[in-house]
Amino acid sequence: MSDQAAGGDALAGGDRNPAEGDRNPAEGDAPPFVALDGVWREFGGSRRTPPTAALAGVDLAVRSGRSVGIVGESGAGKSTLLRLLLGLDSPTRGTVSYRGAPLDRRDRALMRRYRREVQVVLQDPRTSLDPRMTVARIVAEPLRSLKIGGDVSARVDEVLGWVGLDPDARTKYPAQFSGGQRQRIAIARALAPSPSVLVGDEPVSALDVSVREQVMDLLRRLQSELGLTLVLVSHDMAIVGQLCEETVVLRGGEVVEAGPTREVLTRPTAAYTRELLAAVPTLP
Ligand SMILES: Nc1ncnc2c1ncn2[C@@H]1O[C@H](COP(=O)(O)OP(=O)(O)OP(=O)(O)O)[C@@H](O)[C@H]1O
Repeated sequence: MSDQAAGGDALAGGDRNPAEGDRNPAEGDAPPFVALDGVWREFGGSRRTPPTAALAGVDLAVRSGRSVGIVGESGAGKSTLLRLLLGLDSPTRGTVSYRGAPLDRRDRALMRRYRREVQVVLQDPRTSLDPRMTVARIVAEPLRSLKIGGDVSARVDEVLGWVGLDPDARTKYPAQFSGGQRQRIAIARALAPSPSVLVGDEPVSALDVSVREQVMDLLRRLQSELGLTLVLVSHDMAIVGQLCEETVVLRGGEVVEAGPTREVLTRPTAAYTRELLAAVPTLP
């Protein structure tokens, strides 16, 4: 992995400062991997109607090696934030920075580097994996699209091993696997180009509860063993609570609370966070 595990707080907006004790001195003063400063994303609007703000002044910093969960209900702005984090969209106001410099989407070389470093796992492997492609082709696809050379076949075997799939999976098709195994294939594909950051868009929400635990264990293990940075977007506080060191609560396009997960879970400052927590049957 190009980014080794380092500490530091995944500071986000809101009114809580992550505890200094969470800092790892190894992180030093390195800029966050990705940071949003006063980010707005507005849609539509005309002379008569104001635009809709999907994000309204969001500050967020994702530090290398950390795990950050972004939680919110439907319409909170999670998908909009995710598109910005993936470099698929630009803010209408404010800045997105990548390792301390503005992420300029017109800079093709920069965006190629960024896309190699940031890979995504989507919610539903039934739709995110092409049913006509073998597992080997699926997993190798980002290597091809990002023009990463080397021994592609060996790399496919290696990442399949990391997610607990045998090499004989290579010649099979997604339909020949269970839901959990398909999500493992999607994770292997995301790992193929050696990303620094794995972004999960509800990566376990579509899975059965028993399988969900196994895939969550896998994500946890990958994060610690590969030194990955994990950004998890979810409506489910319990999932974020189990996987992420830092939690950011989004509501109506604004960060209403942010800080170390254990503090957000045990001592929420925002009434909205308390409402979200009350809806979770058993907290981690
Ligand atoms: N392309 C768009 N055009 C107009 N409005 C949009 C667009 N994308 C998002 N919005 C609006 O921005 C707000 C936030 O949407 P977003 O999809 O980011 O929320 P979300 O938290 O991901 O919700 P969900 O969990 O339902 O996907 C919503 O009010 C939505 O209608």
